[in-house]
Amino acid sequence: MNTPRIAFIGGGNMAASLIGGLRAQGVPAEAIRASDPGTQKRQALTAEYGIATFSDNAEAVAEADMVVLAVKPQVMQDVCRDLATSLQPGQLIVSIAAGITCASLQAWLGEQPPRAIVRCMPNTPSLLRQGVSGLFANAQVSDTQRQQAEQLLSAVGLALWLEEERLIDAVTAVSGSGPAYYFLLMEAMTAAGERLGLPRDTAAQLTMHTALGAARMACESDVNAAELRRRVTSPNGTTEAAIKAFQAGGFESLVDQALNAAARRSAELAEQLGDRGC
Ligand SMILES: NC(=O)C1=CN([C@@H]2O[C@H](COP(=O)(O)OP(=O)(O)OC[C@H]3O[C@@H](n4cnc5c(N)ncnc54)[C@H](O)[C@@H]3O)[C@@H](O)[C@H]2O)C=CC1
Ligand SMILES: O=C(O)[C@@H]1CCC=N1
Repeated sequence: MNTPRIAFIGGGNMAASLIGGLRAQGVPAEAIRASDPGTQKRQALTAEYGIATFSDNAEAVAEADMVVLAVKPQVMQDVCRDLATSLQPGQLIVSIAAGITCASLQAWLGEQPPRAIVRCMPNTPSLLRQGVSGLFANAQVSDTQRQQAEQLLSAVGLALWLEEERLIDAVTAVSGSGPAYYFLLMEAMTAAGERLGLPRDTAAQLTMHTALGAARMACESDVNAAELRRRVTSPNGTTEAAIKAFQAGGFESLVDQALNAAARRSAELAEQLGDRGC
């Protein structure tokens, strides 16, 4: 596969992590461009990754094979409407925005021609190339374009294809928002450790390294999380006492409610943002 020429619209955190990942994988700087209204953002991207940057989105997309829409959902409609006349028919559109459907993107980019669109939901560990993302391709996306989109997201972590676009809401609930749930648990464990008498910093280090070790075990072991948990849990021991307390407090049902709330909100955002002016 030839190296596709990639234009990023929006050069913020997620775009920078993707650009960093691509460069680390050996994608040449000449194959990547980015546009952003922020002068400092543009200068930082050029200094760090050696790529050409633009204040004008239309200039960035000229000659690109893939256009990555990496602006906030709230400005996506205006960005797409402004870009519509500058895009070429064969370009792949990749959106990483939360709550923006392929149908909204197609409508904002003009009904004709039908656009090849990949909608993705990455997450913030992409900044460390430890991300995971769900990807959905519409019917216009060719096999080569699928590979190109997968190469983009694989540069910052694991990329998993979805058969149905509606599952992006579930991906958002599990992994898009997911880092925040683990941070919340870390905050609570650190505070509880402190209340048990540990110095705050010690409690924080113990919590973070336990999370890291547990995550690595879950990823690298050939048994599932339930079995790994069983192996830590001695009969009538300390872990069993803690897990009984979690379960008595409705832990599983609470997680279920939380993820349902996130998925519902993702679907609501798609409706609200999609409705605006369409
Ligand atoms: N932060 C997160 O956890 C996740 C974010 N996302 C999505 O990634 C997208 C980008 O998010 P971040 O990188 O976190 O935001 P960010 O605020 O760091 O980056 C957005 C960039 O877009 C630029 N921008 C604003 N108006 C523009 C315009 N008209 N043309 C070109 N650039 C423009 C801004 O100057 C900014 O640099 C969002 O749509 C978000 O939903 C997806 C998954 C996870
Ligand atoms: O909270 C949000 O809406 C975005 C989407 C996934 C992570 N952050």
